[in-house]
Amino acid sequence: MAATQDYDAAAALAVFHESRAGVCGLVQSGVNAVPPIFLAATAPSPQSPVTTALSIPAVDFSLPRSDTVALIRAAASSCGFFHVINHGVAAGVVDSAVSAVRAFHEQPRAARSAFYSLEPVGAVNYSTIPSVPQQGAPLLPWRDTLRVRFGPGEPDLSRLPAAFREPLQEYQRSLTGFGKEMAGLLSEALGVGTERLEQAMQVEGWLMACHYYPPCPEPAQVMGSLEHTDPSLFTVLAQDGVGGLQVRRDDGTGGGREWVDVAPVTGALLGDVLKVVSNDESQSVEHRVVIKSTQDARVSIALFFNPAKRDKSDLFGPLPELVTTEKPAQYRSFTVPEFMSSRREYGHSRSSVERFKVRSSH
Ligand SMILES: O=C(O)CCC(=O)C(=O)O
Ligand SMILES: [Fe+2]
Repeated sequence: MAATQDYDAAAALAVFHESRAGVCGLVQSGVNAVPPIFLAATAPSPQSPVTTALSIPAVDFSLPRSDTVALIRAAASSCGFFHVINHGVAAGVVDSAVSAVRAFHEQPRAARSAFYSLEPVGAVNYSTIPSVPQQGAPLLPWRDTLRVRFGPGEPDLSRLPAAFREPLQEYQRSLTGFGKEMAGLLSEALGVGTERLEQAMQVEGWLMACHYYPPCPEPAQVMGSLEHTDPSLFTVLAQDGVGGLQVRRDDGTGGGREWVDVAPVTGALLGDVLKVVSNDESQSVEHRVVIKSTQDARVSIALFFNPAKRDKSDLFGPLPELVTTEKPAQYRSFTVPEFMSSRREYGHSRSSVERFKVRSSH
């Protein structure tokens, strides 16, 4: 019985990917019920209680540097997420990039399907990225993604028509300085000197995930993105006004961790690599995306700032300065390829980084 169900799901999945038109293609073809490959097998209500009482930190980058550092330190140790105020990237540049992403996903299906590939080879590819199989979780998110690799090195983006490529390139270029600034401020927040993270990591492994969350006839039945942490050092997230991102944070009273709706403005998500090198001084934020609308598609752009050092000999672990007798190294060292393959195998939840934890002997 289970085998038959598995077979059916596998066949349905294959048909879906062969359409090369993404979730957007389904919606364009007029589906009015969610196909089973998008449904969770067990039914924990994905949009279950969300509190709006907990606030999300905001960091103003135009404050005196020591104030910005203090705000980042507080946000990093508590939440792992903050809104970014005065990031210095022109609003027009962000808006043009968001519009270009919308235009890519809404172009005629034959044009976008030329980019459809489940293998993230090359610098540009488009697909509905399947979830890592997890018991009870849906096989697919209600989301299509255009992935553009900007570094390390100078990838060839010429396959992408100029109308999409240029606004995305301009946005990425505008964020290069901001990324360096963030790495410096995070370093200072950790008390290890401005250049330390950049020296250790070479934060030039830019990957841009340009997401499109189509409207859904039954939004409460699907997930735009399952709960996960990002593998990056940090991620900058731009989005349109639709909303749907939620982060999990402590309620501050020891009462547990709750999902909090995030206002749709630019934010920074701190990732697992930072959690490891900071020896747990910085938290990686658990987050997910719910679908809010039966009418409006949501667009977001996640720019992951990853280490460019990714050879087999490039080991990452807690920075020695942050390891003390009172706080020994919490993680063993590992390479970026090792970390990525562990995520592919075991999923993207918080536990993927926990696998590298050093177990205390007492
Ligand atoms: O679309 C969003 O708001 C979040 C995307 C995200 O979490 C990711 O790309 O890792
Ligand atoms: Fe994420």
